[in-house]
Amino acid sequence: MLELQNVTHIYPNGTRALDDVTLSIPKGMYGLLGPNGAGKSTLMRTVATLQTPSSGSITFGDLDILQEAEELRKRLGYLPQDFGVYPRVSAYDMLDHMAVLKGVGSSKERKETVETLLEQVNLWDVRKKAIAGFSGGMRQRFGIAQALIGNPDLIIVDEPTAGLDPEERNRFLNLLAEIGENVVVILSTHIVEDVADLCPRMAVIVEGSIKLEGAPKDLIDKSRGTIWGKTIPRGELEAHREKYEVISTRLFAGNTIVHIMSDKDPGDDFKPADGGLEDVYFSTLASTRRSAPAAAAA
Ligand SMILES: Nc1ncnc2c1ncn2[C@@H]1O[C@H](COP(=O)(O)OP(=O)(O)OP(=O)(O)O)[C@@H](O)[C@H]1O
Repeated sequence: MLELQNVTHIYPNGTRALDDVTLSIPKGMYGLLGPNGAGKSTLMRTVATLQTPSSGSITFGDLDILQEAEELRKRLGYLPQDFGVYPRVSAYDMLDHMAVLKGVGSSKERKETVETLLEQVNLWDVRKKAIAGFSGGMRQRFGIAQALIGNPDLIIVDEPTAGLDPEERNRFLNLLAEIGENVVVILSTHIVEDVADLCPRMAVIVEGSIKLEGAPKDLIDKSRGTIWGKTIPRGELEAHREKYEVISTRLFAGNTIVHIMSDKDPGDDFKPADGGLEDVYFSTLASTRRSAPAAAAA
């Protein structure tokens, strides 16, 4: 179990990127969902011990990771948002090199590790090709392979599916789900479906603080009766925005489907919407804007 207690991070320029974050993250896939700039990468880098928070504590099991960063790193697999390692070196050689760096000393053990990982992420057939020539999805799968060297029991992947086509995204997420059964995997993303499809638990982070936490299914159940939808001609959207708390809009066959937030039946031809986790997420973002309009606009 990974536990964050009152973690705050303020960058030297005064940006409060994390604001009193308290979270318990159990084994399995955990989704950290939030818009750009919400603080996801700051949180991921902090847990990965690449930066120290301004205040707060973080433990992984019995390990105080802020005091024992080296110990944590031995147990950590990390795929950063900007994994910029795309050299003209083959996937095999690069992975072998990274295994050396991670302390897999004996060449026999390394061979086993590298070969198993290449099979696992489905890059065996292209193991002799340069990573520089890989597609986005292949690079991300390579990124996961390097993160898995040394059997980590805490795996952090920061926005891994951005830019992948649907097939590659699917393949990547399935791979993560297989890995995620026995270890803690934190998946940071701004893509709602990544979380909805895969994560038994999740949190929504906005402006550095946790706005929502729980099992996606429970969060969806809780939101029932508060989200309403209808299809309107495009030209009526502005009038609806003025009258209702519109949380999302989508064009459909020349019309617009609007979803609004309302604690009671708004009438006006609205029907209860069943937009799943996306509605939960958008209504959380809308509530944040409503409670702090100045900060959200900044
Ligand atoms: N080194 C830094 N110095 C100052 N401010 C920073 C620094 N890194 C991030 N920030 C700011 O901290 C806030 C959180 O950024 P962070 O990158 O953690 O968010 P994010 O949710 O990962 O967003 P994205 O998806 O765009 O990467 C943003 O306002 C960002 O501009």
